[in-house]
Amino acid sequence: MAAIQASKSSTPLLKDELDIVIPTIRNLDFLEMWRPFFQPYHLIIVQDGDPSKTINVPEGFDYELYNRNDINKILGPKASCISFKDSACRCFGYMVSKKKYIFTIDDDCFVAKDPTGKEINALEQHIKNLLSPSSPFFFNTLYDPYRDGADFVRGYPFSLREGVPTAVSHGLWLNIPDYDAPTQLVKPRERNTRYVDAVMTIPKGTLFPMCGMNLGFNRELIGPAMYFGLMGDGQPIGRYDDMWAGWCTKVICDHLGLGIKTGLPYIWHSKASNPFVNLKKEYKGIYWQEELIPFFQSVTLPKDCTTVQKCYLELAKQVKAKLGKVDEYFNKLADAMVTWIEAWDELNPSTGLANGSAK
Ligand SMILES: O=c1ccn([C@@H]2O[C@H](COP(=O)(O)OP(=O)(O)O[C@H]3O[C@@H](CO)[C@H](O)[C@H]3O)[C@@H](O)[C@H]2O)c(=O)[nH]1
Ligand SMILES: [Mn+2]
Repeated sequence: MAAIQASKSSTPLLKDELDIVIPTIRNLDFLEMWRPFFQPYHLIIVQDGDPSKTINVPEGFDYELYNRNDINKILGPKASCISFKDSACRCFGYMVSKKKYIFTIDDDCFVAKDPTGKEINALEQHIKNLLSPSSPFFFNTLYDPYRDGADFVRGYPFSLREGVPTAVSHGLWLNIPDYDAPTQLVKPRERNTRYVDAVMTIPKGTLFPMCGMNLGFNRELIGPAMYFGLMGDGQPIGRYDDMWAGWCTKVICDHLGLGIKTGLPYIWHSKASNPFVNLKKEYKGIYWQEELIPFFQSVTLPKDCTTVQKCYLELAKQVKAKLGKVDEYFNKLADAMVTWIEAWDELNPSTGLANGSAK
């Protein structure tokens, strides 16, 4: 907990241990609003779309920027696993980062206010979530027991109160909620105005729809599982990038005994993307997921899968064996999952180490 105390000192928490990854096909004007919170941190900007377009980064930020030409140059043929014309490209930023933690945010997400009107430092809350344990094996009805002013409730086994390392912190959104196209079409004016002051661990054995808009994770614990799949240009599906990563990540976290939290912090999601465009991107996913979810619910990983990479390669094998019959796309995706791990290990040779033990 000492690390969390550091927030009272002048040095921002994890200043040199965290990268902020931003996918963009638009502009980075939103950074002005985040400047007080983001300026001390290093940014990794993944520029999608036309590489000849210049993306201006506001003055005063420390950053590296990669466009499609850079990705192709760095990965060579393995660049085929990085999506083009889809926010899924952001996972390239996870791969090239050298830091222990990642926070990723969309360029239409702004600083939200809590019910008292105070601006929310979403990054600081993600860091608190990541630096405190998770409790996936037994649900604490008073939510996050490690939070000031809360604890484990009566009946919570003491043998489980140490918790497990937190791999992922999943934040939420005020204003435009992350709805799928059909929901957006029937509820075009719905806005999320409900601020729920809670952080919860997602129980072991339960999947969840991970949104990439406001997401933090421990790259050393789970980074290689955060592949955002083959989406966008040339692919039959889009807007399932973060979902795919979340399902793979959750089954691997369950296997390795790692935790995933959801809830605070909120960001203000400013722009609703076009529901008709979104429907075209996601419609196959809407019926495929009725087969994908039972697949992920039934995944078991062998005990000798003791690193994220080994788990992920085993998962890729099972995707090919069991989902290839759903659509040829999943054979391609399974191959891309292997390419992703090969590329990850090429750029991060030292992280082939065990990430925790199978539970
Ligand atoms: O081709 C593209 C499109 C967008 N981006 C960048 O990605 C993020 C998200 O874009 P946008 O805000 O337009 O899309 P949303 O529908 O709100 O995104 C949510 O749905 C998921 C889609 O997969 C996504 O993970 C969620 O955040 C922005 O930064 C765009 O600039 C892109 O890089 N390439
Ligand atoms: Mn958006």
